[in-house]
Amino acid sequence: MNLKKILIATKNPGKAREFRSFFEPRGFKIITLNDLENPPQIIENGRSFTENALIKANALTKKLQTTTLADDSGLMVSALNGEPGVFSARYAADHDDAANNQKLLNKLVNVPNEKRDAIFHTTLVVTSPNHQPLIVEGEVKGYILQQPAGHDGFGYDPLFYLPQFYKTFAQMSVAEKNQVSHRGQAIKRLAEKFDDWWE
Ligand SMILES: O=P(O)(O)OP(=O)(O)OP(=O)(O)OC[C@H]1O[C@@H](n2cnc3c(O)ncnc32)[C@H](O)[C@@H]1O
Ligand SMILES: [Mg+2]
Repeated sequence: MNLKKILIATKNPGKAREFRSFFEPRGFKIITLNDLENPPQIIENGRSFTENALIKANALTKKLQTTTLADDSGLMVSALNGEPGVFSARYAADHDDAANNQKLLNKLVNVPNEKRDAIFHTTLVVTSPNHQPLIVEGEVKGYILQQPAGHDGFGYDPLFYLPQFYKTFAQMSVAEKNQVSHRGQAIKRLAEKFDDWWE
């Protein structure tokens, strides 16, 4: 993590924005796979969020011999027995947010509001050439709306509603989302544990 620079094994600009919002005010610079000239090809074929996050972080640590942070996240809908889970990025079609959201709405078409509860999960993994991986998690409970609301955020944000805020994630600023989200909670845990792990 090179004191002031954090390399994140993600291609997702929405995630990068949330990491920047937390770390840049604390004096860190965020670099992602999109900033590398020859990023490694990473196949996320793990069976769990942790396996996938380890695959992503290890790919960069191996290639560049450097400390790397990876994020693997997903939505688990109770009425669908935890779907889409680790398949969240390719539920209907690979990284097609509109199609993935529409598939979710179609699957829940007859499910009443009170049974549309879901959990958003993030696992963060930090790897480095000479440490055991540091693994933290964050989760938040919400409800899947019957139609999208809001234009900020990414992925499933327009459908993920938090009753205590009367808003979806797509109706929150990045800072607001980080206060409550799965990723925000995981980042806070990481920040608490990082110094001890690094020693
Ligand atoms: O390069 P990486 O980091 O793997 O980026 P990704 O978009 O492929 O991310 P994941 O593998 O973790 O897959 C998670 C899926 O869930 C979506 N997702 C993750 N975090 C989200 C969040 O905070 N809000 C809404 N959707 C989210 C995301 O768009 C993906 O479709
Ligand atoms: Mg991915």
